[in-house]
Amino acid sequence: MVVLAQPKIHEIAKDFGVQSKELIGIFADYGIVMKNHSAKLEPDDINLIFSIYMNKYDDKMTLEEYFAHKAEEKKAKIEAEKQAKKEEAAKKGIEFKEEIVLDEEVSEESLKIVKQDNLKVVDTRQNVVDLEKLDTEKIEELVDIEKVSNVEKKQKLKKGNQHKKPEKTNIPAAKKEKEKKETVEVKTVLVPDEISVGDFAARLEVPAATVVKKLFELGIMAAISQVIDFDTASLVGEDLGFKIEKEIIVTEEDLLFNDTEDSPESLKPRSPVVVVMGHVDHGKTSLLDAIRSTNVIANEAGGITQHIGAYRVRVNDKKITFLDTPGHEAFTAMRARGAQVTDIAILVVAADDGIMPQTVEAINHAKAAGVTIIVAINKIDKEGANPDKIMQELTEYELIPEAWGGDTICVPISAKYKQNIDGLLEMVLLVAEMKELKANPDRKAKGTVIESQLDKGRGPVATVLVQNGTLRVGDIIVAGTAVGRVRAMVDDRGASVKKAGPSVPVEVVGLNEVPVGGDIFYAVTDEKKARSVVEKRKQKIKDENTVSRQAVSLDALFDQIKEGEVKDLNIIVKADVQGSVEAVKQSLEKLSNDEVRVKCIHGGVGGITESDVMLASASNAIIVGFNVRPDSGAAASAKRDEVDIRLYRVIYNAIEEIEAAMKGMLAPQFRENVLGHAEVRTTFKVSGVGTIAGAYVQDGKITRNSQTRIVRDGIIVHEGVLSSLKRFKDDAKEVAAGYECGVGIENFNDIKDGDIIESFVMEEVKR
Ligand SMILES: Nc1nc2c(ncn2[C@@H]2O[C@H](COP(=O)(O)OP(=O)(O)OP(=O)(O)O)[C@@H](O)[C@H]2O)c(=O)[nH]1
Repeated sequence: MVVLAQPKIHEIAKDFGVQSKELIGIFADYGIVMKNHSAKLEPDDINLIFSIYMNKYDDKMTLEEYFAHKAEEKKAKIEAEKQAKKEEAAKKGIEFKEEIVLDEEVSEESLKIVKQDNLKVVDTRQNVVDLEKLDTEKIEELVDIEKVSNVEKKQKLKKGNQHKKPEKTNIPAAKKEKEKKETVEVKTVLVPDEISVGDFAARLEVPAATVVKKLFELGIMAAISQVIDFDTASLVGEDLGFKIEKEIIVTEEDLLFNDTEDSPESLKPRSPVVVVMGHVDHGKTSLLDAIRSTNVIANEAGGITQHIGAYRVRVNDKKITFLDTPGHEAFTAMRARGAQVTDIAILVVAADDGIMPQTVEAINHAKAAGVTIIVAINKIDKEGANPDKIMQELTEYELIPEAWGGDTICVPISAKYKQNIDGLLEMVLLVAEMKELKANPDRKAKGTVIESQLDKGRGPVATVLVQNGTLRVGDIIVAGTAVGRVRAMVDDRGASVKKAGPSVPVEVVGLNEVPVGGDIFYAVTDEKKARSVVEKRKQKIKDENTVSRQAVSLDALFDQIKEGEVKDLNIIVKADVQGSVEAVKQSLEKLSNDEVRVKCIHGGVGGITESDVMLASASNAIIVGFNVRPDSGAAASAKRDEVDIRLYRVIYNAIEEIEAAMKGMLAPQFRENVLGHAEVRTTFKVSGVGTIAGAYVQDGKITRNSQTRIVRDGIIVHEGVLSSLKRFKDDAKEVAAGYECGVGIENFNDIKDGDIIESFVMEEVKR
């Protein structure tokens, strides 16, 4: 056995045929810091790497066993090939002999002659000779031998080796491949564009381990649940002796919507689509107004900007499209519906304030969507404005300013006094240029619904952003479950237009119902089919309302891991203090294994808000809360969107529970059932009893014997039981919504106006 006495990273990397950088990256993912490629590895580190690169069938092997096993495998493969050739030769009634085949015209007949003459033969399979290294004369001789007629050949050979036979030669690979295909019946397997390793193995009817190993040999580390693309699958499949063909499933929607890729020649540059985000009062609306008012082109039709949900401005003869709804909520709501609308996010940060909770949210929302962030450091006119401080703070969120060697563009501006707005816009154009944004204007339009409403006079009205193609009056469009012919279009200046190309927002009239913001729209040619598709969509929605959606939930997590549905477990962490947010983030991310990567996409201090739920819904994330509660809006939308919110008081419990879920061992558990909430309207001290709260029951009921927690601004300040519950002077067992009550809380006198009293019981969860 080879003893690996503290090997270095680069040594192990070499053994696995990967780069040291890759291993360092893996360790970093697990929170292990490896300084450089010569860092020494502990046995546990090696085990970690080993278990990542091996699939679960093999994880009981040691490193030495694995390499020995690989060598065996290679040997066996060569043997099997040799055996197959032998059998093949036997079938044809010839001896297992040399294969000096440099021309396709060599017939079986000629081989037979060779056999009759009982020539000395050379097995060429074991040693491959580089043809280029053989001298050309020799090759020509060889070719001659094979090309001459059988009789001639016989004679020549009988003459006694006028042409000295070469020791070895190789068979051209393609020829070998062809022969193999001709003789062995190749099974054809259909594979879609993307398939998980496990599913692929099932289709090939081979153990998943075989596929994982083959991938490994090709330098691709993939676990069973990981998805590989068609090209990779066909490479692996063909290596394993299968014929891989693309599986194409054509739905009615596929037939109706033209989603074919554009050829590079058909693509023309398009203007960028930009959203403005940032903390409350940092100046988002002021910035949008400043941009709009300074860049309206006087002679353009209308002149006055209409509010249609988006507008375009011209800068240096180029245009920029701005979404008119500031804030990340609208942006994420759209993303939750599958729409990828924006290219660039301008993050507004007030220079006199700094990075605030919503700034962090905006950063994370933009990052989750893969959108480039440009920072507008606003309010630089104000006394106390400190752009350097902002830039410093940005670095904590992996936004390193360009001035400091990073790649985040930061532009100081004053939205109020319209200072440096042009500078900001130029930066937007610069980023857009680097992104090489393109679309094909010469096809039927596709895009996204930005806003919509029911207009008394005009009926359903939708502002759409054309993202590809050109939308024309008269086109039939499908948007979500709405369908119709475009009767009229109005641009952001209020002018009636006949057509709208890529990145152009227009208001459209003619749909039969109001679509939803974020719906994708297509212009189509076949109205009948369009109506039929819409009917089917409506039916599907009806059906889905009866069968619940497959969202990521902790209870179902293990099944989803097994099915390969979950590769990244996205988590949003909310806690009462920043320290807990960090601690939880780190501990949870450490739970990542080779099947699931735990990724905290957002973390923040404070109660769980609707915006958190929206991000969770858009990113298939679970929300983990520590000593915090969801506000009522968040609770309702989490229920509607089936977002799993997990609330804990102890970090350890969260880690334990998520780890157990990942392993499929979630123990039967008690889950709390919230009975109701009451808001504290007043408090008074009663001597000998303590502080009593006068509260109003907002929803559900408050019961005397249930457990209680006190929530202040979304944060739990106390958990315990009631010492008293009264309606006027009388003790009450419970008080229902709409009534007032007097509440005393055991061992807690710090109750304050505005606190929320939450009444709950623990119930066993049936699995
Ligand atoms: N001094 C100064 N004040 C500004 C500047 N930009 C915005 N303000 C002021 O800051 C306040 C908030 O600006 P808004 O544009 O409403 O901020 P917002 O981010 O859109 O706020 P919400 O819509 O509430 O999220 C207003 O009183 C603005 O006049 C600036 O550059 N300098």
